[in-house]
Amino acid sequence: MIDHLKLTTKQPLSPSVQLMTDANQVEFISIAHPNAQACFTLHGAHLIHFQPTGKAPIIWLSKTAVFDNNKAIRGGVPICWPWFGAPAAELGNGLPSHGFARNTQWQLGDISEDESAVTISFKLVDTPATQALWPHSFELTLTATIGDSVQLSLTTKNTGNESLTYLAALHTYLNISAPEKTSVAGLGPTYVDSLDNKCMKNGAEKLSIAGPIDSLYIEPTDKVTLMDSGYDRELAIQSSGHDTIVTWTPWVEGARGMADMPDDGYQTMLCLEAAITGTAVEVAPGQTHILSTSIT
Ligand SMILES: O=P(O)(O)OC[C@H]1O[C@H](O)[C@H](O)[C@@H](O)[C@@H]1O
Repeated sequence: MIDHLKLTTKQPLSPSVQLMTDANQVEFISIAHPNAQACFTLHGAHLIHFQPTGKAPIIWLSKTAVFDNNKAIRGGVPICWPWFGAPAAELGNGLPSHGFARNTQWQLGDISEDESAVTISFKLVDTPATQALWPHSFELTLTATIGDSVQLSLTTKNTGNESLTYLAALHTYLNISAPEKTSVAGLGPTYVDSLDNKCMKNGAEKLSIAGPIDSLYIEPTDKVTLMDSGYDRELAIQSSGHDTIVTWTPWVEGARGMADMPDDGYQTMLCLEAAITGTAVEVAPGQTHILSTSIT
């Protein structure tokens, strides 16, 4: 799924982890472990590939995604933080949708590995540039465990002297065989339909994918299951620290409108996003809050 990026090794970092670059010297952290292949960009600490050994890829990446260390990457798991969607009005105009974490260069943290998995972390701390966008001191850590399954934990630490509040999403693009072969269970009874004036609606027990979807499921169950008869698999998505599972597919017109998604891209992806979209989480000085999701 990432062969087209033609990455070359720059530096081995551990037995299974390498720093790699593309033709434009954009940096990638590539993982080749006996149990899985995975890849992150330092731009956004963005997981762009995850494939357990012998199985179909679990994470979807747009074939036309742009890797320029500037634009947000289409596909993978963008980290939406410290807001989701449009920023709060009091922050001012011209701020990026879904926050700045996905558009910022992160630092590589610790790497450890054993026979079952690689654990790797990435860090982002406030700078004058982030303070200009969002006036808070913070340390944001993404810790990922890559093995038979993937777990992503996003820890927000308030390193300032005043409380901060945040919204977020681990905006997971899942690879599906085809929309008509895919359904989702466990999303919970009610959702806010962003495509219909944010109307509150009753959800079906099983969501079928037959058109554009942009829904906030505000009472998700502990385990959301993606059933895919084409890949003959069920993926269990278990999250914590969230209040919402966002379900999104742009469908035909939406995909056509995006330069960084092929016109038929919607046929092989579905976003199920562990998110905080309701009441912003308050983090007191010195305290932390964790948003996490795992896909098994
Ligand atoms: O195009 P992006 O800024 O990456 O956003 C992609 C999508 O993200 C979420 O799923 C939102 O609920 C959608 O409304 C949005 O279209």
